[in-house]
Amino acid sequence: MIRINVEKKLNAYKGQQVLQINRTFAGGGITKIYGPSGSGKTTLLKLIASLTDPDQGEIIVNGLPWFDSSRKINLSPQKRNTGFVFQNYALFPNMTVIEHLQYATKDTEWINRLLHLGKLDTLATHKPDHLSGGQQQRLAILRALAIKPKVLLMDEPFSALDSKMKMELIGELKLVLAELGVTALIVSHNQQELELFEGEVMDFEGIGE
Ligand SMILES: Nc1ncnc2c1ncn2[C@@H]1O[C@H](COP(=O)(O)OP(=O)(O)OP(=O)(O)O)[C@@H](O)[C@H]1O
Repeated sequence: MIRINVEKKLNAYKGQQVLQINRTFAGGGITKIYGPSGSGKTTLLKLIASLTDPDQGEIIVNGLPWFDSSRKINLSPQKRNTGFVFQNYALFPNMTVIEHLQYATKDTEWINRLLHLGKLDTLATHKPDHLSGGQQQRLAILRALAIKPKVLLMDEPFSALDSKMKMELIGELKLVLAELGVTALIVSHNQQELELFEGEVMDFEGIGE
């Protein structure tokens, strides 16, 4: 379970605004997060992963404080060990597909399963600039799963995939998420895209643009 109750000042188009988030996400479940552009959805994921810090408040995950401004607790991204799928993929240009996964885990059986899941087995020795946008996006998803995270944060993870690939991938992904008992937060502009996932819906209001 993720309990988040934080405040963070953001520099929005209209000027400085305070993003307030007070929400509990069920453990081992999927939450689909929809909301307007610029409302702070990416920031919510980054706050959980410790890629940005709240100004104040607390983030408790499975009973453990990850962030608590009153007790000056702030676990590093490494200690939180979340899987993160970035909107722009954030792949390593000099690493091949398989090296991205080997960087995250030594478990070759798991790596092979992921390559198969993402239909990248035959592209294992390719670097990102030799992959299509959809293949890069699948690699970003596989890399996030490679560490077998307990918390998976996905920012528009299917935006570059055609509908057939999306359906197949989501089918496989659901099995893996259930197997790992992951608590997953998935941000998307497109509600239809996430219909195949059963889970709670969060209509993210955040800040206005
Ligand atoms: N570290 C930061 N410090 C201050 N302001 C920030 C920071 N990161 C983002 N912002 C601002 O916060 C607002 C929300 O950004 P964010 O990327 O979280 O929105 P979003 O809902 O994910 O948008 P989109 O759907 O367009 O990706 C934007 O106006 C952005 O400029």
